[in-house]
Amino acid sequence: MYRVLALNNISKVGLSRLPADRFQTGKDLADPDVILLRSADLHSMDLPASLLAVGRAGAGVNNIPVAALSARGIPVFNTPGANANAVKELVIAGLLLAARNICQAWAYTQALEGDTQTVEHAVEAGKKQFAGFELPGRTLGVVGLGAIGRQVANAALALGMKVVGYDPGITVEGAWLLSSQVERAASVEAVFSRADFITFHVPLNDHTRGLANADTLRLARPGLTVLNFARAGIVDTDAVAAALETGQVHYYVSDFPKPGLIGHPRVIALPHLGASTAEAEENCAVMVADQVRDYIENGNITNAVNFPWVVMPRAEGAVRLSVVNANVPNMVGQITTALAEAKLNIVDMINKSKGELAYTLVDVDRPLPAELLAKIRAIAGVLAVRCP
Ligand SMILES: NC(=O)C1=CN([C@@H]2O[C@H](COP(=O)(O)OP(=O)(O)OC[C@H]3O[C@@H](n4cnc5c(N)ncnc54)[C@H](O)[C@@H]3O)[C@@H](O)[C@H]2O)C=CC1
Ligand SMILES: O=C(O)CCC(=O)C(=O)O
Repeated sequence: MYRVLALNNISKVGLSRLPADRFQTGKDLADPDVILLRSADLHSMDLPASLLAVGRAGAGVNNIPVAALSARGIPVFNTPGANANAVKELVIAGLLLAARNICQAWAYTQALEGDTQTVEHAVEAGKKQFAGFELPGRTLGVVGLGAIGRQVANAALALGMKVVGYDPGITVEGAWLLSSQVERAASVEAVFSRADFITFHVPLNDHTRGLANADTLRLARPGLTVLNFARAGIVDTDAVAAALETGQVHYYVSDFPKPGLIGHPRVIALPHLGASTAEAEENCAVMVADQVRDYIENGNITNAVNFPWVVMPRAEGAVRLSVVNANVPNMVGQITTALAEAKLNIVDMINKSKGELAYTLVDVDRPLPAELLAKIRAIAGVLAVRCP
């Protein structure tokens, strides 16, 4: 029985993909084989020795110590694109909330008191302070054109906006899914200099931390609206606070509120709601559960941020060996030599690498004796060995 610790609310539909006769799931399990999570902070947790896999029901993995898990040969799965539509919808809502001063106007109306005539009078007298502007013809800058960014870009074009995008790592598949009307910028600075609105859809890392800062905000047209549905650290909020005061920034719309900005009339702060729809939660949970199950039961790797994509159909009647090792020369040679010396015949095999890790699946004609597994485990550079 595999033990699956769910650290956050993972949709039941997803958890039901793990058959109860083989997977025990719970929020308080000791010695888990698998940890499933959403935004829980794994950096602050002791990682149990029993751990075989981590599954993030979502996109961002900045809450997970990926390097430490890689060093132990543990894959970290995520669910690319599974919540992208949900985030896109909230970003589009953010554009409209800001352009039409909807939050301020709503607060004004909610505070109205008196009889019908008094309220009607206050409605007509007060509305001019909330007059906004329309989106067609305005320019949206999109930094990061992955699963979310490209959906936002395409939707903004459909609303009549001009879109300029920047993503040095855009994939060929991603580029095909992006409208050809999106203009390509050569740098983040170039996006700032063109944008009336700028939205970030990048992972948080050392290259993206503080992308919106005093210097880049200064490049923008006065009255810029900044949308941050990526991560708090992408935006320097002190710089945004200062730019809100000068009018350089008109609105800041963020899924990651910071104390200094909450309550500001031109800050729309949401409690990390981007992926909080029934559909996105279910999509993410189903995808991550299927990926983790295939890894646990077959050793196959789909959508692991730190492992190569490795899927091999099981050879009939064969026994499977999976080996995670450092991506250095002669590892496959040493593994296959050990199998040959034990007189095991290889039926099928696949080996792929990603960054500093390599991963090998081998189907052999007979069960591997414990001493052979120990011998493979002892090869310098081997990080994890299993017979899934
Ligand atoms: N508010 C929320 O609830 C949610 C927030 N997110 C955040 O949004 C981020 C993006 O999510 P997805 O679009 O699904 O990920 P993705 O991996 O599909 O796309 C990220 C894109 O950013 C690009 N990128 C990386 N560094 C860049 C840089 N320095 N400049 C420009 N582009 C760069 C990559 O090449 C990639 O195309 C996640 O990492 C997460 O932090 C994701 C889902 C929900
Ligand atoms: O699970 C959530 O609600 C957060 C989603 C998110 O931030 C992500 O997928 O990166």
